Amino acid sequence: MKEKNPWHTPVTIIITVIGVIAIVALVTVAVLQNRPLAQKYKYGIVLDAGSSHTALYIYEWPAEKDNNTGRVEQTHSCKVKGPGISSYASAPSRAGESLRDCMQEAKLRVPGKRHLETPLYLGATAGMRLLNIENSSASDVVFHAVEEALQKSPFSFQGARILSGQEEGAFGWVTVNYLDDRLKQGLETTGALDLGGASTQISFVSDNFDGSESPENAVAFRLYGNDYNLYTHSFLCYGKDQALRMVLAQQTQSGPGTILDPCFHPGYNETKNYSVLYDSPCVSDRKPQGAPATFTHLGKGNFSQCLDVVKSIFNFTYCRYSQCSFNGVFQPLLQGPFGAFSAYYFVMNFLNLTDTSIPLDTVRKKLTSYCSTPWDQIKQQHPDVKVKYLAEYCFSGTYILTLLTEGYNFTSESYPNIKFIKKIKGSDAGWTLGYMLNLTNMIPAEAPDSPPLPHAGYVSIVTVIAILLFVLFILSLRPLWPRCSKQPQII
Ligand SMILES: Nc1ncnc2c1ncn2[C@@H]1O[C@H](COP(=O)(O)OP(=O)(O)O)[C@@H](O)[C@H]1O
Ligand SMILES: [Ca+2]
Repeated sequence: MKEKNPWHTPVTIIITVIGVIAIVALVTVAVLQNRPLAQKYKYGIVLDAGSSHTALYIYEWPAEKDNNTGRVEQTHSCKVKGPGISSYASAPSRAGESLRDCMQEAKLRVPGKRHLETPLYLGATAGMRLLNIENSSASDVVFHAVEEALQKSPFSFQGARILSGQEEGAFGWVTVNYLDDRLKQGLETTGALDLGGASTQISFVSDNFDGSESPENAVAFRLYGNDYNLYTHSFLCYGKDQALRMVLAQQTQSGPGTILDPCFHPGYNETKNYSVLYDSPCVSDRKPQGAPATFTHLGKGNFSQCLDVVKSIFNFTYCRYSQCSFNGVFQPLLQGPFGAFSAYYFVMNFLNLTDTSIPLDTVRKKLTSYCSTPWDQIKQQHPDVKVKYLAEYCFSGTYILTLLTEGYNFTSESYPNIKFIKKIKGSDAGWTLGYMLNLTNMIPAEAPDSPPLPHAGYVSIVTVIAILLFVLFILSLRPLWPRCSKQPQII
């Protein structure tokens, strides 16, 4: 008689099958439970009403992870046709109308079912700051017109306002460091340099700055459990368009009929209005008495003379602090890497000078040669570039170099710490993202709790433990195991 194999008893077979099913079920649950849900996104829209133009940015982030880190991304941007909203002071309703096309685009880009819950912000910068100084009721009327237009959109309009210079600088810094994932990881931060048309901002963290020497330049943040004492300053009138007005005003002090401008190409020849040139609080007090209605603006194309006249709009003579940048404004020692965006990027990119490993002497040589190139030749070489921009790149390059080296005190050693950037990981560098993150409370003050194990680690550990338990269980059935030693068989 054959001895019955104990493994083949119905009990052990059932136990084994149940064991295998249990392990499969356990692992399946572990995998499914922790599997990321199908992605659903939330959206936010910010309108950047700059001095020269308005742009709309749409941001999106996974719906389940609002205040998790580094997950907000720009999905779309739209450039509003026409000038900045501050230019519509005399026809305010057109300021509202100008936003229509971009708002229409936003309606198509944000899924319909998210429209009502999508916050919409409009922030205005130095153009509106200047209009507000010049004529505050005109700026109110412009705001009223854009608010009326935006309230009609299906989005959740959160208001239109002028950002302070500190906010503009600080939010630019937040954007750059958020996109670079530096805040969440508590890494050394990157300073932010923003050049607009009407103002320019510098923001950075410096070990020798705690805000005590100049509290108006200090912004304190607690982000992801780290404290930051940010130095920031916005120079009103030192955006490149207003700086150009100041440089021209410098050369038209006596109200001449013709000026020979070293910052414009030889052969450049345009008739300009005195009233238009001096129509800005940055220069209005300097309007020459008894000047003719117009002047002829001729180019001379001389970089070193251009440098001199550009330098003359900076005041380095007084400083009531331990150290200053210019115009008596406190600035601590420069520290760390810097990202320079907006017009810094546009200008340096056009001039092929975004590579900051190019020595400053070489940059000067290139500008010398570029500025002296005849205007006809420049136009011929760049038929696709807007003539207004094209005419000003020599001035703008010279201005940027002066602002960075003479103004902010970058040296040959520290200049390579600057990176000219337009976008970081697909999102534009600028104040808008930082502004939205702040207003939606999307950057927590404390570091968020994260699960102790990543998903894959969790699943592997559950699987290993399940298999171990099963093996232990099998071992516990040992008394039922068949004997190993061969027994004489009785026939
Ligand atoms: N392609 C370009 N080339 C040169 N300059 C540009 C280009 N695009 C934009 N700009 C300039 O960038 C600046 C943007 O400033 P803006 O944000 O409108 O003003 P602000 O920030 O002072 O309110 C303007 O001086 C504008 O002329
Ligand atoms: Ca700007």
